[in-house]
Amino acid sequence: MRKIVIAGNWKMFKTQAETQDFLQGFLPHLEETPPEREVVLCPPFTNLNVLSKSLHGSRIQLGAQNVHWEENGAYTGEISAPMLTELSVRFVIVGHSERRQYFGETDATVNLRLKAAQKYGLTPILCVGETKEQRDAGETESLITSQLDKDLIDVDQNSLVIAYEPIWAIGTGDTCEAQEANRVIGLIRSQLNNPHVSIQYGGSVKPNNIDEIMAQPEIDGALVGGASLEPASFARIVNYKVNYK
Ligand SMILES: O=C[C@H](O)COP(=O)(O)O
Repeated sequence: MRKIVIAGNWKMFKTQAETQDFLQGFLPHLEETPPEREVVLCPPFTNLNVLSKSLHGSRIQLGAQNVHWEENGAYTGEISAPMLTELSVRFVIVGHSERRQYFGETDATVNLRLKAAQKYGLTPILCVGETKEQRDAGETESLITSQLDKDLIDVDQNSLVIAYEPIWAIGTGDTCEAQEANRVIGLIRSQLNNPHVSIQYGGSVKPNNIDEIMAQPEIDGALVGGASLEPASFARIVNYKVNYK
């Protein structure tokens, strides 16, 4: 069964105090959220502990923004899967384009991170997507095929979420047309060997476009950056309306 997964990626935003303020504003809205929708928050590592305690017993799942492939070791600045599971983290974003662009993430290291996450029971959210230049050159399909081929070697597709995030749509307000996102996500699905993998769309998802995005048959959720930082806007996203049009 494909699950609906709406995840907020807070990137490098929010102190612990700001996180508590967010929860006060956001949690009451979850009473309206249909139970089948999985709601995930992926804060900076420094907020996982406080969220793990505050969200105990809540329906919000915790996610991290990265994970190292070793269990421990001399890897300054990295965090391992057992460190995350100890804090009740269930999901982890892997291969976000910002990691690939700014921190030297490659398909080979993405693959290692995916396997390490799964080994410890974390569900990875694998991000794939093309740049504007690649799209304009007609390379969207080949790029995504190549990412999937390399990233998913020996990865268990029974415990996996994929996020299609066209890089040109991230943080730009320039959302990919919902029908086009649906087309590319259909293409991603056709390359998987498990029909139950949930595939999200990410890239300038906002309260004013979530209904149309979620009305698309191939799209199983959203990976939300900027609009997940504000309680009312993330609440409107997780409470998207199904009777779009
Ligand atoms: O992980 C989230 C994506 O990078 C989307 O970010 P955005 O919603 O701010 O465009």
